[in-house]
Amino acid sequence: MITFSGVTKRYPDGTTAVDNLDLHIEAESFTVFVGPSGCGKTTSMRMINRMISPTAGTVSVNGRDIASTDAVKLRLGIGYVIQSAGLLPHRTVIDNVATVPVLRGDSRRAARTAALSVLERVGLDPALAGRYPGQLSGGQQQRVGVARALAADPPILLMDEPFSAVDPVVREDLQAEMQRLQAELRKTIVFVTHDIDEAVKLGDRLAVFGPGGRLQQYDAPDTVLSAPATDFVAGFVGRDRGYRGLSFRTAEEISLHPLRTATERELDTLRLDRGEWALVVTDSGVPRGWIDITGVEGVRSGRPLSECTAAGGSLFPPEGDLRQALDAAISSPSGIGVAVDGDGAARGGILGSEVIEKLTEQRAAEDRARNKQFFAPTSASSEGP
Ligand SMILES: Nc1ncnc2c1ncn2[C@@H]1O[C@H](COP(=O)(O)OP(=O)(O)OP(=O)(O)O)[C@@H](O)[C@H]1O
Repeated sequence: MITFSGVTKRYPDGTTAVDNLDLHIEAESFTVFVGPSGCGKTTSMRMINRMISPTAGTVSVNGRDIASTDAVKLRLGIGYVIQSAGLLPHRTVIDNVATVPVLRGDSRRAARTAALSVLERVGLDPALAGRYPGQLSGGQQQRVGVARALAADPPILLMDEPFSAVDPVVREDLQAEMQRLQAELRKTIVFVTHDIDEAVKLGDRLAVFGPGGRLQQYDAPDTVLSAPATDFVAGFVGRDRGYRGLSFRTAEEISLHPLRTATERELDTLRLDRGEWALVVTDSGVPRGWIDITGVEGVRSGRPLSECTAAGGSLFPPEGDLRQALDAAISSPSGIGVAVDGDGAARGGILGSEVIEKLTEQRAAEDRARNKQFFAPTSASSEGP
């Protein structure tokens, strides 16, 4: 259904985001692009609806090279869901969902009827149809985002980290809803996530991406877990699955590093070297996104801040669990997970490797306590040299 043949994407600054990708996605399958931040998952996905065009190679849908397909027509057949739901704030829920059917030429009335039925399908109370997006919870907004993508009944659905901004309980509900919907609708779904658990739960097939935008493995989830094709895949899946205890351990003992932060005003004087990142914050310290030197130069040349920051990087509460802390670090373009207090202000940062160290320490202490019961006491202190 969707085929990448020798696809490479190189950005003008020389970054190779995707390197020689060959991949065939079957119709009606649920394919998950998974891997750490910055390994080309989003770029690959956006080449399917021509939001990004390849530097080399071809992407075809139903056997046709999409470079020679009309982009507007192509996108009418492809629903697209993003992390922040991307709803139009000044339109009601029902009008947000009716947008695509109207664009396709349906009458307003028919589009609204279709919108109501798809809202119900994604588990939203029809009583919410007249509200504005700002009057909904994050989880409800995501459901509206999914409903909007499905409203024109496209055969293909692209979903870019759609659930990563909602809390873990709501996230599980949304995942379950997605599984139910897919059993009913049988769309061809491509889903991007950095979370191997989410990938394993939802995917029929996982495409694991690694550094330099290289595809490392494309297999069923259990094969990826039991027979990782490369050391990179083994490390990536092992990091999460080997450490099942992550969700049960508190992040409270982690000592946070001070973050390099800057408000939008301070970007004028901010100095960054290549490869370094700063967290852009509001005056009250709430994160707005990560920025590197290319982004800083963009802002200075007058581009809007939102176009110059990388939004990736989920946040975690300092009193949360190690799993949330690790998740935040893995999904962050800088590799740093950000702890935020109850008001949403950044309190400090942590690296993924430090979360693992903390886990190992806690485990070792527990093992020592337990082993005392089984091992004979050592008499080393009473023996001479
Ligand atoms: N417009 C751009 N110009 C230059 N480099 C870019 C651009 N967009 C993305 N990149 C770079 O391309 C690489 C792949 O980015 P991409 O967003 O596809 O990765 P990803 O795996 O989806 O990561 P994330 O989960 O953080 O979104 C990264 O190194 C990124 O910094």
